[in-house]
Amino acid sequence: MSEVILEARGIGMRFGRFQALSKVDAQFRERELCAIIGPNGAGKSTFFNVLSGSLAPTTGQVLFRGEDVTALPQHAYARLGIAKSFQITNVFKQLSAHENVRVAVQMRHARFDFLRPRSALADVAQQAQVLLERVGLAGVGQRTAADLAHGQQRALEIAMALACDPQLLLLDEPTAGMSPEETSAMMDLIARLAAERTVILVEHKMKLVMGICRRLIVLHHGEVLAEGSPQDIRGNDEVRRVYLGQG
Ligand SMILES: Nc1ncnc2c1ncn2[C@@H]1O[C@H](COP(=O)(O)OP(=O)(O)OP(=O)(O)O)[C@@H](O)[C@H]1O
Repeated sequence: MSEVILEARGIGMRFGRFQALSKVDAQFRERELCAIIGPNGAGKSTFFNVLSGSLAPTTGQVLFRGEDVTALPQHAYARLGIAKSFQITNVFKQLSAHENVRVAVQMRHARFDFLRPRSALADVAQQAQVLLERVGLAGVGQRTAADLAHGQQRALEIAMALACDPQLLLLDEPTAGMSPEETSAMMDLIARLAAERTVILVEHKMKLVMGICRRLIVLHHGEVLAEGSPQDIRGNDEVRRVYLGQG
């Protein structure tokens, strides 16, 4: 079995009197595609924010390759090789798709720029083009991000996240607001990306992730209700009850 890359130990999160997460334990392995699912209000986004270092948990720890990284500053997360994409699209709307990715590539190289020759600029443009190709946007690189379809904007955001060649990619509801065609293209992309790195995905729609994930973690009322293969989860009565209860 591959090595554990990220681990959550005894995560608890309290907002005032409300306990959003309680004693959540989870392990994620190298080159694994794992989905965190659960009904509305289960605590998925809260857990995502804790895993991605955006939120300091009230209790517990997040370990990256065995090292405590709980709520480290965001730049430290990026340096470790962790990238993330939130539900809200986060691109520079007035720049072209290619320029957006170029900025992300440049930021990766920024610290070494004073050592780099002018030819490095062409290199950056080339790398940006390769990343656009990876996410299926090679043909629309010159279009302004604002003019791209919603699904394309999300794909662009992923291309930007890939600029730092992350070992771990965290995605919060990557298909939110997408058409069925966009959703299926995004799911294919995610499956391809997971062949080379660990991908942790938060998703509300259980059916969507059943086809591409080998393992799912089901949260309910801030606790792990079930964990296992799609088959295990499908056959789990409690999971069925929780989802059916949602109507
Ligand atoms: N900053 C906050 N302050 C107070 N309560 C919060 C805060 N963030 C989340 N909550 C509460 O914690 C619970 C879990 O929210 P969370 O957004 O993590 O759930 P979710 O599973 O992602 O839901 P959804 O599928 O609707 O996005 C909810 O009841 C929510 O109201």
